[in-house]
Amino acid sequence: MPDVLAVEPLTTPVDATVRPPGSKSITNRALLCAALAPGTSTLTGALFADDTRAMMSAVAALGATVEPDEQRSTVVVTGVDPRVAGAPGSVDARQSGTTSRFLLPAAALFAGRTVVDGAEQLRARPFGPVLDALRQVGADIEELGRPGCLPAAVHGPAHGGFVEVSGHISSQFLSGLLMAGPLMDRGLAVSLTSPLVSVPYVEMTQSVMASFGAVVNGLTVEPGGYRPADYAIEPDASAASYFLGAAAITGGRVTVSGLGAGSLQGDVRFADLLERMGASVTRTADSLTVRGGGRLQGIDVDMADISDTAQTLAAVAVFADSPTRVTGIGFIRKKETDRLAAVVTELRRAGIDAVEDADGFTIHPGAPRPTRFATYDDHRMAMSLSLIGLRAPGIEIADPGCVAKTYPAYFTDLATLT
Ligand SMILES: O=C(O)C1=C[C@@H](OP(=O)(O)O)[C@@H](O)[C@H](O)C1
Ligand SMILES: C=C(OP(=O)(O)O)C(=O)O
Repeated sequence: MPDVLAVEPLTTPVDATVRPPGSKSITNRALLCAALAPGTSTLTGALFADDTRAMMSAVAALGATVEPDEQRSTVVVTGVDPRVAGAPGSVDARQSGTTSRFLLPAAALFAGRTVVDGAEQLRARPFGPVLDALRQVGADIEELGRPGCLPAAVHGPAHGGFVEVSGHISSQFLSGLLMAGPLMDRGLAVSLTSPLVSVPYVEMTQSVMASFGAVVNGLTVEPGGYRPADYAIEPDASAASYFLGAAAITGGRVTVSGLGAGSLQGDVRFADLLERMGASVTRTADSLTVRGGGRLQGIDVDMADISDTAQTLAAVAVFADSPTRVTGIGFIRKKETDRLAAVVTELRRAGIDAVEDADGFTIHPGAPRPTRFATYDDHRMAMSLSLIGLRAPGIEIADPGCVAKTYPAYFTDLATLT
């Protein structure tokens, strides 16, 4: 990957059918549930990217056998029983929020000490709520770096029972606890101490757990473990948002195959926002199509449920004919970077009137000038800002390789749009 990538504007509206790689979120849940199920599970349609490789290595460290076949997007996992296996020792979650927040509770199932760490970027993100929750269910925790941060050592086994955790910083703490619940002697009953963000991801957690035989009712998990399963993973809906956004801003058509009406991913609702802006959307059992063409109007929207698509919406909003205001997403300041500051800084660099709010941003439409966008080692900065280059000349993306976190082939796939 070059240090800087120039995006060529499209000369005709996009007209394409795409199938993005597998969902990062579903892949990492399925890998963990399979790793905790006795027997062999086969995951098809899996994502191969830095975040899911982090999870594959992590569950291998837990003692599961992981046989990846990238050509076939398949992973065969043979699970481990934490009640008889030794503690993993150490886990490197790299830059992956899901791997780290899901692994801490899983590591707490093992008798012994596991150190969970990650890249500098991950060490800057919050972990306090899950560390405190694990103490409540019987694990010993050592915070080895800054308080509430990685690296942290977990000593299990955690026995479960009643646990309180906050919901307003990240839903991943709750998802991680729920997924460890079936292996805790007492199961788990979770109570939220603050409003939950990213709600659809918790529903996804409950669904994947149930597919691997766990009994979960709301935030209560029965003891009883997992069963192995053959599990098909949907394409990634957050990744799809870039292609759907491209249809909207070029007045063209994009169909995403494999993302149907029954999708487990909240981010499919990004299409609803494009519809509110004026695009037309067709939903079938197995696909999602967006057609642009008419005028695109700005919208006022709370994106707390689907915040991974907020930067995509910011890029689309540049080409609307009235301002777009996004609220409810103050928590995305603690993702790969401060995403509110980053997206506003970069749009302003291109001459767009963008304003940062405490819990969101406002984008006023405009004509972007030729700009080299900085990407803050945030895959979603790179992918979303590239959309601007499909319409405006002279757009360059610095450090395009950062897309490897969730979508290594993104720029190759973007180049296939006609
Ligand atoms: O559970 C998950 O798979 C995810 C939950 C979301 O995080 P938060 O709950 O921290 O918002 C999302 O941003 C992330 O990309 C994946
Ligand atoms: C926030 C993200 O990832 P994670 O929290 O899993 O690192 C993302 O993919 O946008």
